[in-house]
Amino acid sequence: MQSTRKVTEDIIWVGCDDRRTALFENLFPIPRGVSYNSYLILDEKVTVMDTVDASVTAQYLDNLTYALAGRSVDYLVIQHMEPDHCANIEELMKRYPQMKVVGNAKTIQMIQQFFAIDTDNRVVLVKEGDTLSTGKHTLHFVMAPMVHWPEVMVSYEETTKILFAADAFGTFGALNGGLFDDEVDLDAEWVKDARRYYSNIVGKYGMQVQALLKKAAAFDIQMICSLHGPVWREKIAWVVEKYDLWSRYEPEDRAVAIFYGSIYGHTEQAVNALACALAEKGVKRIKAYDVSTTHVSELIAECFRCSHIVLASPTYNGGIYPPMENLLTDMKALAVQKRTVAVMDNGTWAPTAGKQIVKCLEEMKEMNVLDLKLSIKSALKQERAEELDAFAKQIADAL
Ligand SMILES: Cc1cc2nc3c(=O)[nH]c(=O)nc-3n(C[C@H](O)[C@H](O)[C@H](O)COP(=O)(O)O)c2cc1C
Repeated sequence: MQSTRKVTEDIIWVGCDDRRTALFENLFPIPRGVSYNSYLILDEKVTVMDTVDASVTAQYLDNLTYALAGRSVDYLVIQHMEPDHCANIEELMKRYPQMKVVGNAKTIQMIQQFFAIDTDNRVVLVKEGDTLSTGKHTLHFVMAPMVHWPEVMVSYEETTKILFAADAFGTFGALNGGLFDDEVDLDAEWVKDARRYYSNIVGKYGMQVQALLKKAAAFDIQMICSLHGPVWREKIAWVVEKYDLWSRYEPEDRAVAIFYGSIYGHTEQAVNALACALAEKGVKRIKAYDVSTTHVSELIAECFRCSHIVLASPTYNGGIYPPMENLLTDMKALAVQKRTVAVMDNGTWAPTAGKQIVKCLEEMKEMNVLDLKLSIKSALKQERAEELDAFAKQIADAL
């Protein structure tokens, strides 16, 4: 049985929801699932925009067959060669022998790497600025290298003013029937996942996202069809503004996020005291996260949201507590920058984690590390209340 939605009269969403995969990229928890979006353009020539993940092939083929209503496929446009979108290229090439694959030189090279299929005479090679007319519709191809992978391109359809955006503007989360942004509960469910998707999947490539945003600004865009998550039509300005902020590494909120590690609970106690002192100084909506129990992808998303970060870690075998070290590695890898950071450490005989955290922060761009550090010997004592207060004051003052 098919589960398809109409995007326009002759463009049909033939994508699939996946609620079985626990970890996207075998890495990121997706408790709300994920959608793999593929779109069918019915015209004189019939075009499929990308395919879906292998885990949902059976549903996909049902959807496509139904939406085609007996017609065949002329073009398969491949915007992104990551297997969660390209897994069904071979199947479609076999089913529709006259179908041509539309992609750039890198796309075709990757097809040959991933599959054992003969692409001779089955390829329409495109480059920046090329167009493909399918009858009423014309696709303009815009290269978007490293807006996740090097071969990525996006396609602007001029009649419907739809931007087919590859992974850009994608989010985690299954659609559950609600294809459009105005059919889902954006604030309650999608904003967090959109941020977590962006920061962890595309976060490293801010410069390339900026380049794509500049190119996209040349088009009158009425709808954005991403490869994951809802189709944007009501909230285009909202999502473009978020992408602009995130890709410039500017925080969304002037807010404090405290990331702490704690083996026995003493660092956590100090963090709780710090949170109270900050609140007493008027800081609102403080968030504290245990790095051992919060997935690092959520911590990264909070790094992208918040202007101010506190890192508090026990010393562990002369180093930083491993989950905190893991967070710092990810922060660097995903190019977290332009944040104000306060550092607290703990140790029973030689607390050195703080110094090592500062060293890691110095390897990131434009991190403003606050002067006052708080170093705890085993447990924070009452007699150091003033010191804690001064530590909190510098954060509140910097906010
Ligand atoms: C495996 C292990 C290694 C540790 N290594 C160090 C160390 O190198 N230097 C140090 O001062 N304390 C070290 N500690 C002690 C803790 O950092 C210290 O007890 C700290 O107060 C724990 O804070 P917590 O109560 O928040 O977990 C180590 C503890 C463990 C369990």
